[in-house]
Amino acid sequence: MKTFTLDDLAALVDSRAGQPPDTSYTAKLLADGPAKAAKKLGEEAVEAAIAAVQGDRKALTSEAADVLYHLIVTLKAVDVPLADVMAELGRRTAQSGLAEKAARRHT
Ligand SMILES: N=c1c2ncn([C@@H]3O[C@H](COP(=O)(O)OP(=O)(O)OP(=O)(O)O)[C@@H](O)[C@H]3O)c2ncn1[C@@H]1O[C@H](COP(=O)(O)O)[C@@H](O)[C@H]1O
Repeated sequence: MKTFTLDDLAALVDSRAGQPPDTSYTAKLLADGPAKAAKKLGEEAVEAAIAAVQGDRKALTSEAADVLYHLIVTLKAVDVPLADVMAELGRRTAQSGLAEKAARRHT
């Protein structure tokens, strides 16, 4: 089976935009607006963090999937392309996180 990617998920989310809300959970979230998607993202992130602290690997795997799905929906709701996020991550590979943190202290 082909590996499922975040690009695949973003394409799926794109395909649901504008569909009738009673036919798709994604369409319903998008119809409800960015605040609803962002609220769900926050809830799922907290649930993932709790699973991580508890060392519950199975729950963390499931909650992490929820976080990524709701992040992609939130990006769509605010019209931020996933490609822009990936480009930002790509730019950050130019320096280590520690170097970036140290540089921030001097600005
Ligand atoms: N990956 C996901 C995904 N992850 C989580 N969820 C939904 O996110 C919701 C989160 O669970 P909660 O219990 O917190 O939510 P809830 O109480 O049902 O929701 P609210 O009433 O709070 O909004 C559940 O309804 C999950 O089904 C997802 N819904 C859809 N997808 C993907 O999107 C595709 C398209 O789905 P539809 O848009 O429904 O066609 C699916 O085939 C999946 O690939």
